[in-house]
Amino acid sequence: MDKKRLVMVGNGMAGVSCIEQLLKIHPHGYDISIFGKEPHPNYNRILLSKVLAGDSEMKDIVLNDWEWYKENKINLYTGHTVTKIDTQKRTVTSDGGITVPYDELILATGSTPFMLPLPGADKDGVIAFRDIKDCEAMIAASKQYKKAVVIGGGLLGLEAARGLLNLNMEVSVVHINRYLMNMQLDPTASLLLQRELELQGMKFYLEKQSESILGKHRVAGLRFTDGTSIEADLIVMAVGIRPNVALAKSCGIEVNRGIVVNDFMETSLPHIYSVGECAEHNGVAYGLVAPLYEQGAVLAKRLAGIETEGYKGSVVSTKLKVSGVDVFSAGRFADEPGTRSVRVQDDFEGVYKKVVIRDGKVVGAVLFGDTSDGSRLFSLIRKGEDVTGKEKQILLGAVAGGSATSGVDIVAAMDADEIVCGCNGVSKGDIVGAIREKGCSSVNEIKACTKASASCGGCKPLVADLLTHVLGAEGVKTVKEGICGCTLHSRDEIVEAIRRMRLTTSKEVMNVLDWNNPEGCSKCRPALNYYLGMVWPELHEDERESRFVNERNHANIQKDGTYSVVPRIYGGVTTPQDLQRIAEVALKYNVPMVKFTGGQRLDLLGVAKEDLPNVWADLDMPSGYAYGKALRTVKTCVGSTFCRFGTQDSIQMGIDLEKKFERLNTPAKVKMAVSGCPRNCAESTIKDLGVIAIDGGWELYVGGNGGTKLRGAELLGKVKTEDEVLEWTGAYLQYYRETGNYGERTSEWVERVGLESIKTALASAETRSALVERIEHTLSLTNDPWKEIIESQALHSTFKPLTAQEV
Ligand SMILES: Cc1cc2nc3c(=O)[nH]c(=O)nc-3n(C[C@H](O)[C@H](O)[C@H](O)COP(=O)(O)OP(=O)(O)OC[C@H]3O[C@@H](n4cnc5c(N)ncnc54)[C@H](O)[C@@H]3O)c2cc1C
Ligand SMILES: NC(=O)c1ccc[n+]([C@@H]2O[C@H](COP(=O)([O-])OP(=O)(O)OC[C@H]3O[C@@H](n4cnc5c(N)ncnc54)[C@H](O)[C@@H]3O)[C@@H](O)[C@H]2O)c1
Ligand code: SF4
Ligand code: FES
Repeated sequence: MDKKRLVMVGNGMAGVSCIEQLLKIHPHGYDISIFGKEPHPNYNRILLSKVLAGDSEMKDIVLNDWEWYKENKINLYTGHTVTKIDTQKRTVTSDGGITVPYDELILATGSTPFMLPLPGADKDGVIAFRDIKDCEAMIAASKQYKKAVVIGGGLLGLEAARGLLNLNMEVSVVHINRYLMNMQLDPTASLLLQRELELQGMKFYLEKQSESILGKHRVAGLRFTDGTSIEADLIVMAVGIRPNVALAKSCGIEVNRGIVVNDFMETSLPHIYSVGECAEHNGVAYGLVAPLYEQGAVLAKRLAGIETEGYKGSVVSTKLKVSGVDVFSAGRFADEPGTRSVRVQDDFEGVYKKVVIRDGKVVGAVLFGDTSDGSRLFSLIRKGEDVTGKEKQILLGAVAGGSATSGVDIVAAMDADEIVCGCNGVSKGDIVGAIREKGCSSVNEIKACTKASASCGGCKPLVADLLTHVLGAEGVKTVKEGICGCTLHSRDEIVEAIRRMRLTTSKEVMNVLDWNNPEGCSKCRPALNYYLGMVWPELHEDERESRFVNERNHANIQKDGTYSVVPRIYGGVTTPQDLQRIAEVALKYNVPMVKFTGGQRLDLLGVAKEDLPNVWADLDMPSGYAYGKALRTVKTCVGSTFCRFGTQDSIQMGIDLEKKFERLNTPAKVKMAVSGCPRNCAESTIKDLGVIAIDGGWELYVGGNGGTKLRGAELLGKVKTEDEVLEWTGAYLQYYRETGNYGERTSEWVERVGLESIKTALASAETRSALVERIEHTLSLTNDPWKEIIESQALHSTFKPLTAQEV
C-alpha cells in the first residue's frame, strides 16, 4: 500500500520537532514534504540572541542539517513560500510554482514580528529581530554605524540590545511601559533589571510612545509623541509578534489571533493540523518553544495513530538570555485579588525572589539575581501541589515534611517523557539515556549529547540534579565554571593571576585573562575590585563605579529612593552629646524615622540623596558601614561592668574590636558580637565572629549567621587575654579575606573550606603573625568615606537628586 502523504508548511522549530517525534514513533508511516520560506534548514531561532552577542556562531545553531532531511527521505523545499492550499483537491502550491498533494497537512507557519506602522518605518536601517537575515543585518550595520535604538523592552528587545552592545554600538532601548519586561516581571524585579542593564551600558527611554522615524533614505532618529527625539543609525523593532494566519484564513480555516485548534491540534478543516506559534489553543497562542514542543508531541502521536490525552495547555517560564543577569519568571507572577506572596530581597547581593500563592498552591514566581530555584518553583507551579503551611520554606529552599521539593526529588518524581529542557525539547528519558548509554557524567557532556541546556541555560540545575539522581553525587564530574558568564576563570585563578602578573586594575585583569565581555558584568566587576584591593591594598585604586549603588553612595537606598544613615557607635555605647547631635540632625533634615537597628545602632531613615553629605558633616561621626561588605557592627552585652553574671568586660572588648577592624573590606558583610558570659545575651553564636567570655578567658566562635540561612557559629578556639582575641580575630578575618569568594558570607565559607582547615591554618603562631601583619597594613591605609566625600568637592557634587529612572 502506498504511504500517506504528509505535507508541512513551515520549516521552523515547532513543526520539525513534531516531524522528528513522528519519525521516532512511526518511522515509515508517511511520505513527508516540507516547505520553508527561509533558505536554511531548521535552526535554533532561540540562539540567534547568542549569535548576535558573539557567544555562538551561525554554524552552531543548525538543528537539522541538510543530511538529516535526506536520511529521512524528506522532500525539502527551502526558499519556497506556500501561497495556496486547495482543500478540495488537497494540494499546496508555492510561490516557486511547486504543487504537492497531501493526505494530511500541518500548518507550522510561526509568527511574524510586529512592525509599528510609524511614518518612516520603511527607511533603510529599520529592521526586526526574528531570523538569520535580521541577525546578519545587525552585525553588518554595527561595522558601519554607531547608534542603535531598540523599540521594545521585552525579552527580545533586551536580548537584541545586549547583542548590539557586544557589537560595540551605543544602545538605547525605548519602552512604552514604565517597567522593562512588564509582561514577565513585577516592578521590583524590573527596576533591579534596569539598574543592572544600565551598568552594562544600556540607556533607557521609558514610558515613551514612538511617533515617527526620522531620516532621508536611511534612519537618522526616532521622534516620540512628547515632542522629544533621539538619534539612531539602526532601529530594531521588538514589540511583539503576530501568528502567521493568512494562508490558513485564505482557505477558510477558522482563525482568531492564531489558527484555532482543538486538543489534538486539529484545525476546523479535516486533515489539516497546526502547531507552533501560529496555532491558538483555548484562546492562547504561545511565543516560547516549550509549549510548542508539547503540541508537536501530541500531533505526532495523533498522526501515528497512538492514543493521546491531547494537549491541555501549558504554564510557561522564561529566562532572559543576557550574560551577567539572572532573571526568571513563571506562571502568574502578578499580585491579584486572592493571591498572597512571599518575597525575599537582598540589596547587597542584588537578589530578589517572589513566589505567588493562590488557594494554597504556587501559581507564579519571579527571581532576580539568583535563579537557581527556578526549576524547583516551576515544577511546583506545574504540579499544583498544596503547599499550605510551607509557603515560607518554599522560598527559602527547604521544605520540611518529605515533600518532593528538593531538585533531586523533583527529577526523581518526573516521568520519562517529561520535558527537562524546554528550549530543545529534551525529556528526562533522553537525558537518562545519555547518562546510562553514552556515559555522560557532566552537564557539558549532556549538552553536547542531547542539546539540553544549550539555549537559555534555564534547565541546567535540573540537568545537574538528574545527573546526581542517576549517578550519585560522587559520580558527577564537576566542570569548570568561571566566576560569571564573562570568563571561565575561577576565583583562585584570578587572584593568582593578579598576584603573579601584578595586575592592579579590573581592565587589566579582563584583558590579560581574555574576558569574553570586555565591560564585565555586575557579578565580576565588584568581585575584581575587591580581589585587587585585597591583594594590592596600596597599588589598587578603588573602582567606585564597580561597586553596588549602596557602596558607591555610602548609604543604603530604600524602596522610595531615599537613603538611610547609620553612624558608627562603637560597641553600641553612645553618649548624651552624640544622641543630642543625632536628634538635631534628624530635626534639621526632617528625617521621618529614627530607629534602633538589630545591631544596636541608630538608623536615620528617609534621607534624600542630595542631603547625605550635609547630614554626615553635621553628624560629625564616622560612617557605620551599614551598607558595605565590611565590618558592620559589634554587638555587646553589658558584661562585667554592670551585669552580676558577667565574667569579662564585654563592652570594652566589643569597642576595641570595632575600632580595630572598622573600614576593612571583606568578601561579604561581617557581623560580630561579644557576650560577657555563656548566657550569651549578645547572641554571639549567630555572628560571623562571636566572642563569649568564660572564666579566665574568651571563646571565639566563627561562621554563624542569623539571616535567611540560619547557622550556628562553631568554636574556633579559646584564648586567655584581650590581646589574643584581637590577634586571632585579625588572623581569622585576613584568612577569610584572602580565601573567601567575593559575596560569600563566613557561614558559607566555613562550610565550604571546613572549620578544621581554618583551625589548621591559624594554628601556627608564625602564620597568624603574617596574617595579622597583612591585615594591619591594609587597615593602616583605610580612611573614613563620609569624611572623604565631605572634603572633596568633586565627590560632593555626585550627590545630586535622583533622576526619575533611578527612583
Ligand atoms: C531572537 C529570538 C530569541 C528567542 N529566544 C527564545 C528563548 O530563549 N526561549 C524560548 O522559548 N523562545 C525563544 N524565542 C521564541 C522561539 O524562537 C519561537 O517560539 C519558536 O522559534 C517558534 O517556532 P515555530 O516553528 O512556531 O515558528 P518559526 O520558528 O517562526 O517557524 C516558522 C517557519 O515557517 C516559515 N513560514 C511561514 N509561512 C510560510 C509559508 N507560507 N510557506 C513556507 N514557509 C513559511 C517561516 O519563515 C519560518 O521559518 C526566541 C525568538 C527569537 C526571534
Ligand atoms: N528569552 C526568551 O525566552 C525570549 C527571548 C526572545 C524572544 N522571545 C519570544 O519572542 C517573542 C517576541 O518577543 P518580544 O519581546 O518582541 O515580545 P513581547 O510581546 O514579549 O514584548 C514586547 C514588548 O514591547 C513593548 N511594546 C509594545 N509596543 C511598544 C511600543 N510602541 N514602543 C515600545 N515598546 C513597546 C511591550 O510593552 C512588551 O513589553 C515573544 O513570544 C517572546 O516570548 C523569548
Ligand atoms: S551575657 Fe552574661 S554578662 Fe552579658 S548580659 Fe548576659 S548574663 Fe550578663
Ligand atoms: S530550558 Fe532553555 S536551554 Fe534548556
